[in-house]
Amino acid sequence: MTVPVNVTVTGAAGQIGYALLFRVASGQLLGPDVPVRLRLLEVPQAVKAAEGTAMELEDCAFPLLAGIDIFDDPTAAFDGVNVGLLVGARPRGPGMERSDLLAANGGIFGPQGKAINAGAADDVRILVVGNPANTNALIASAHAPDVPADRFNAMMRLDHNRALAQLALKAGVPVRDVANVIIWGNHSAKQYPDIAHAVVDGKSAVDIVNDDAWVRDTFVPTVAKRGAAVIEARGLSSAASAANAAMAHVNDWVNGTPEGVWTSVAMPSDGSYGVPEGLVCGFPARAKNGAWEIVQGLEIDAYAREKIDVSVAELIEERDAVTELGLL
Ligand SMILES: NC(=O)C1=CN([C@@H]2O[C@H](COP(=O)(O)OP(=O)(O)OC[C@H]3O[C@@H](n4cnc5c(N)ncnc54)[C@H](O)[C@@H]3O)[C@@H](O)[C@H]2O)C=CC1
Ligand SMILES: O=C([O-])CC(=O)C(=O)O
Repeated sequence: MTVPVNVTVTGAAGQIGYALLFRVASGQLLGPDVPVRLRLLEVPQAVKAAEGTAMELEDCAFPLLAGIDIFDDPTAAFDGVNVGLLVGARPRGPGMERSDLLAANGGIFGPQGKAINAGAADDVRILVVGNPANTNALIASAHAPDVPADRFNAMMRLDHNRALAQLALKAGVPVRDVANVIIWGNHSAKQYPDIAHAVVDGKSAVDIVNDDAWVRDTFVPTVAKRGAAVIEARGLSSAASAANAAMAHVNDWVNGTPEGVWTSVAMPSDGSYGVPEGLVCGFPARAKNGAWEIVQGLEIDAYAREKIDVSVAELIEERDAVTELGLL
């Protein structure tokens, strides 16, 4: 029997946790032959609720689920972690921007970074979902100096999927015929959803859509503000779609992206596309042999440059703000 992969999920009793854990336990995160051991982290007052979820997980009798442990201490929860899904954090409510959560949530990710540094397996991969995700990933990575920074990602995949869906609707094709959108920058309203290199049915999406005004005035704001629109409609932030995106992100990271296709990943910049080194920024990326590579050499026109720079400036502001708060 293959050794189970340790998957640590924080915020296990939350709404994303509930949408995520059953899929992880069923084998959809890593593959149908890979047993998983779940290590759930919650705050003490939510441990009982996490225990309830664990009972339900047991009741599913998933053949790949090798065990479930529940913790309220990050050091124990991250001991031996191979894959960490850092979901646990406060969500925003109506009228808030994700950056309003910096002070409330930033403090969670330093101690978790330290715990990852202390106990993670050599192949650890961490995906930060809790908002503001990019800067939280920066904080966690800064507290884990022994773990390569590129093992810390933040999630842009939900924005990426939203962009694919909106483009497919506009083009009147199934989503499977659309590929290679890009979400640049921050997971915030200032992200830049870019279709300049996207394809619809193998042809240029820009040519198929043939409507710059729609792209700039409808597509970009619809994708960038979709999280707020869901909160407005549901009274709660996106949960199942966020869990779905986290599953896809990690599955691609570990098993590779399909040939000819890229996705959007927030990872520490290596200076590509003029993004200052170290900022956890959304880029187009392909995964091969368990590691992401930023897609290089894409042409960036003046409009895109401006939009990317605005989003990067916000990432710099957030980095400065958490530095000021003593969190970095
Ligand atoms: N990156 C993305 O695309 C998305 C990010 N999010 C973010 O994900 C986060 C979680 O969202 P929901 O599950 O809807 O929230 P929720 O409030 O339903 O659940 C959050 C859970 O985290 C737990 N938690 C809080 N502090 C913790 C800590 N220090 N350690 C472990 N657990 C802790 C809470 O007890 C709670 O059970 C929010 O910050 C939300 O904004 C949500 C959707 C998409
Ligand atoms: O908008 C929010 O606060 C939750 C989130 O990150 C998203 O749905 O993209």
